[in-house]
Amino acid sequence: MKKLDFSLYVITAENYHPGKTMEEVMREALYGGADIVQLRHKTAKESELLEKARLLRGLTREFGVPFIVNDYPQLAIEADADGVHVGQEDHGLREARELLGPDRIVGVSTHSLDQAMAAEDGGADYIGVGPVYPTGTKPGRPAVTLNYVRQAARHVRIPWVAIGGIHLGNAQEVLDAGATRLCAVSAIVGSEDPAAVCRSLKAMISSSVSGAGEAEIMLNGGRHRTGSMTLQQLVEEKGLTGRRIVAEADGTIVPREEWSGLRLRSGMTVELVHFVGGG
Ligand SMILES: Cc1ncc(COP(=O)(O)OP(=O)(O)O)c(N)n1
Ligand SMILES: Cc1ncsc1CCOP(=O)(O)O
Ligand SMILES: [Mg+2]
Repeated sequence: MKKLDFSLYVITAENYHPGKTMEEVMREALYGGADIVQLRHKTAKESELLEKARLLRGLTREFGVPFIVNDYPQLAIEADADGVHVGQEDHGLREARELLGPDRIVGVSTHSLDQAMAAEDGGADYIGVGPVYPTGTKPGRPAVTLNYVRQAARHVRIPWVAIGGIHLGNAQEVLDAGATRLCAVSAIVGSEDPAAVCRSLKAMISSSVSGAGEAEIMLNGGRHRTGSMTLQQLVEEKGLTGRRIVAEADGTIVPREEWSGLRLRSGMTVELVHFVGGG
């Protein structure tokens, strides 16, 4: 399975749910709409990890969602996972790709736009963008802030997911900064009701991201409901294809080659200025 169509990424963290098993909690998250799952356990022995990976492999198959193993490409293969997630360690992406081949998913953590571009060029299937906020799940890792989320929204062309310190109270501002996929760990697996948190996050994502329905944007100073998913589609919708146009999104001019990668979302301000005549 290499199809990557997800909006809510959930990662295991057993320390956040003492008294409940990993299977129980992840099953609840899947009921709530988690649409990709990662096994992350920084201290387990490989034999223990493999057992957990096999369990999650079975569970994610029941729900038809991709299953990713953190850090261990070889173990991902042994557990028949859909892919692996690697960090910024030297050669991590290249080695993972060599081991997993073209058909499995390789995800990469990034903390800056330069790293994102390198991961894209290196053949990553998706990237993590974060930690957006400081988080106890990854202590000591500086927050990249919403600035990097905004940059990712403008420039990253492969699927990317915002991660780090995201919960129901701040998810909307991450979406408003341009994220269309969220990953939350403690907010979901540490909650009394993981399914309910997942449902709420999914609802926030789908009402914010055009494509799940319609987006309401400000277009040339007026409210405009649109089914267009990207700036390119909006230009087409307005019958401006092939015209000399300057497009601006949220106050910044967007080069033409980025129009098809720029996702529209509710609340966005768009200006489409077209030049009339030959001058
Ligand atoms: C989806 C996703 N994004 C980022 C990470 C973090 O990976 P990494 O930087 O390698 O840190 P560890 O998780 O290995 O501690 C991730 N696991 N998943
Ligand atoms: C693994 C990882 N990588 C960047 S932030 C993070 C942890 C995210 O966890 P939480 O959602 O609990 O902040
Ligand atoms: Mg790692």
